[in-house]
Amino acid sequence: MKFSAPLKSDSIKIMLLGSGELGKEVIIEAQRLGIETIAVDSYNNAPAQLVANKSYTINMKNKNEILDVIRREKPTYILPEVEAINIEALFTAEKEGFHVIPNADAVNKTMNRKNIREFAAVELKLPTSKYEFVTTFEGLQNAALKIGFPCVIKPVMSSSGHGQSIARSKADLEKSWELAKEARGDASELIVEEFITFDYEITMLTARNENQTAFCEPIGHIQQDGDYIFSWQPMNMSETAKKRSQEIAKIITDGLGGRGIFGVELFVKGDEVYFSEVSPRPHDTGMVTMITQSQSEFALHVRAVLGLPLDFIDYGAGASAAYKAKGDTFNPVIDIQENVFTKTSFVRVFGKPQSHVGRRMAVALTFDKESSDKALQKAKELIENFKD
Ligand SMILES: Nc1ncnc2c1ncn2[C@@H]1O[C@H](COP(=O)(O)OP(=O)(O)OP(=O)(O)O)[C@@H](O)[C@H]1O
Ligand SMILES: NCC(=O)N[C@@H]1O[C@H](COP(=O)([O-])[O-])[C@@H](O)[C@H]1O
Ligand SMILES: [Mg+2]
Repeated sequence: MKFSAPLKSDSIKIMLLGSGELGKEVIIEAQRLGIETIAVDSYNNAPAQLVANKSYTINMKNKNEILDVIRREKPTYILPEVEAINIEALFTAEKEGFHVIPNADAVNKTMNRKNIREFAAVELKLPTSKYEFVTTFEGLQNAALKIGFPCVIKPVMSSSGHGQSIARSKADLEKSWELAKEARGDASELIVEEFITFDYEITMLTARNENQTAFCEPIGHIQQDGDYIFSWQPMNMSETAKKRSQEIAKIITDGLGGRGIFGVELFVKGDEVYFSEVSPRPHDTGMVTMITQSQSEFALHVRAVLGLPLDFIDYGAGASAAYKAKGDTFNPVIDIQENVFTKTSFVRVFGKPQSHVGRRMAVALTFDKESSDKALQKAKELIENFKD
C-alpha cells in the first residue's frame, strides 16, 4: 500500500467550516497528530472553537467572508462540518487550488436533498423511497396524493430534522407546509418522500481515500422528530443486509469521491436496503465510535484526509444517548450524576455557550463487550439523570 506522504504534521493546517460537537472531536484528533487547527462558525465559543488553535466567527452563508478566512489562513485542508455553508465559496476555493474535503461537488450534492437524491436514484440507480420535489402548496398536495399517506416532507436544505414532518392525511399538509418554512436551510423547495416502514435504520460509516475504503460496523439508531437520540454499534443484521449496505455505501462514496469519512444513512426492511442520505463528514450517530473503536469516526476522518491507513480494531458493543437541553439559558450548566463515570461509561459535554430546548448539549457513551442491547439500556438509564 502506498500513502500520499509521510506525516509531516507541522506543515499541515486544517480549517473546519462549522464548529459543533462533531468538529470538536475532529480538532482534538488532528491536534493529537500535531496539526494546526482553525475553527470557523457563525457564533462565538462554538465547541470546536474551544479547542482549536485559532477561531473565526463569520457569516457562513456569505461567500466573501468564507473566502476571506480561507485566503488569509491558507489551510492545507478545508473540512465542511455543517450543511449551511455558502457553496460558491467552496467551488471558488477549489479553483484557487485549496483542498476541500471530500470535494466541493460532493459537499454541494449532499447539502441539497434534490441533488443527492437524483444522483443516488437516477444516476447511480440505488434503491430509495419514492419521491417528488415541490415548490408550491398545490404541488405538495398533488405530490402527496401521488405518493400516498403517510409521507415525509422535508425542505431540500435542512438537517437534524428541522422543518421535517410526516403527513398522515391530506388534512396534515397545511401544517407540514408551515413547518418546513422554519428550516434553517433553503425551504423554498421541498421533497415529499414515501414513508418507508423499515425494520430498522443504520448509519454505515465509510472512510475512504485514494488508497483504501474502510467500513465501521453498522450503527443502529433511533430518531425523534427527525433527530437522533440513541445509537448503538454493532447493529445486529443479516449477512445479506449488511453486505448490501456495504455495497450501497461503496457505490455512493465512490460516486462522491475524495477523502474523508461519510455517514451513509440506510433503511433496512428484511434483506432490502434503501439509501436515504449521506453526510460527507462524521455523523452524529457515529459518536458511539468514541467508545467502541480504537480509532473513532473522528480519528478516521482525520486519517482519511491525510491519506493515512484506515485500520482500527473494534473493542466490542457500545451505545450513545444524546442529552438535549430542557431550558433556554446562556452559559448552561449540565448537571451530570456520578454514575456516568464507570469502567464502561463516560460522558462528552460539548460546551455550547447557549442552550435552547431540544439543543443537543452532551452525549453519554456506554460499553458492553457482548451486547449492544445492554449498552443501549445503560445509556438510556444514564441520560435520564442529566439536567440543565
Ligand atoms: N422516507 C422516510 N421513511 C421513513 N422514515 C423516514 C423517511 N425519511 C426520514 N425518515 C426518518 O427521519 C429521520 C431523519 O430524516 P433525514 O435523515 O432525512 O433528516 P435530516 O434532517 O437530514 O437528519 P440528520 O441531519 O440528523 O441526518 C430518518 O433518520 C428516519 O428516521
Ligand atoms: N445532524 C448533524 C449534526 O449533528 N451536526 C452537528 O451539530 C452541530 C450543530 O449543533 P447546533 O444546532 O446545536 O448548533 C454541527 O456543528 C455538528 O457538529
Ligand atoms: Mg439524516
